[in-house]
Amino acid sequence: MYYFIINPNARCGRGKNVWKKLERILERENAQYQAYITEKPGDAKVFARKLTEGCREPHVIVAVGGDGTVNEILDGLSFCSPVTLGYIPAGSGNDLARSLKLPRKPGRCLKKILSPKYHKQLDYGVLTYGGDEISCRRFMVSAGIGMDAAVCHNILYSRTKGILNKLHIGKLTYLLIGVKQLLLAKPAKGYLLLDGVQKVEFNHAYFISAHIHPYEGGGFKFAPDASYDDGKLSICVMNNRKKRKLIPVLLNSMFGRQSHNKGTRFYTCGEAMVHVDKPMAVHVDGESCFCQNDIQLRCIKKAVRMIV
Ligand SMILES: Nc1ncnc2c1ncn2[C@@H]1O[C@H](COP(=O)(O)OP(=O)(O)OP(=O)(O)O)[C@@H](O)[C@H]1O
Repeated sequence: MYYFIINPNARCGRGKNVWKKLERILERENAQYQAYITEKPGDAKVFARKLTEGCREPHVIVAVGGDGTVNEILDGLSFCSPVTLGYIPAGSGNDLARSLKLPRKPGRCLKKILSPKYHKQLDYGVLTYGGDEISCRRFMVSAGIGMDAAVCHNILYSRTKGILNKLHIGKLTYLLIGVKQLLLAKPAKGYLLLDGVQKVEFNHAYFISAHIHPYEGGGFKFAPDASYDDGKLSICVMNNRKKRKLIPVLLNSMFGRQSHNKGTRFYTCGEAMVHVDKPMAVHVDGESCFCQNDIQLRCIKKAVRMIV
């Protein structure tokens, strides 16, 4: 039995069209499946929790949507039952699909899921934040604090995304909002504590991102060396006294080039603590975790079994 969790509103309604196509294939193939369609943010997490909590049966849960839908499903999973994930990308960013080199066509993704040849055990990350009330949120692709998260916050509530998605140039949303947030961005002072021992100070950080997969923001390769099964986070610190010097770095990342530019620092660790001197936006897989001064990040090794 396959359990599909579908965000019909992914990429401004593409999720719904993709699901219609998939349903036809599933009927044709006589596949046993149940479909859970989300109606609002948070539903995918609730469905994933209900499907896996207290259950010992093996489950195949297939996400149909964007990175945000995969994030919610991951966040809701109870790992007490053997769960295998499948993913059919239908979002605007699709950074997970890019990293796993999943087929672009939903039908081809579905065929892989219905006759799986390969599985991978993937790492996932956990972000912890909050003062009096501590919150934890899992992430599949990346988490970040600062300008990258401000872009995600802005995109979540942007009308431009809808218009550009309809014109099939949704990736431009990230670029346009990225430029706007770059103009607005103010750097922070702070420090990173890597694996509880190595302290790294910074004075002009625009953002700090922690990666399981190399891309975020719809194809920006901020962590070229990130590996999804090494049990480590790849940390990227975008630190520069002069804001204009971030432009070539961002362009390099956008075109997938390794950025050795001055001001970009990379670290690898199992866990990290980040402190900034003023509250900054925080995201996990593009989903908002509000504004924080302090966050903690850790990597859980090879805990997610995924059909690829
Ligand atoms: N039925 C729904 N209506 C509105 N929003 C939803 C619904 N279901 C889920 N969401 C929310 O939509 C947001 C984005 O979803 P998702 O990531 O799947 O699509 P996307 O943003 O188009 O893709 P990407 O993250 O790859 O850019 C998430 O915050 C999710 O909680």
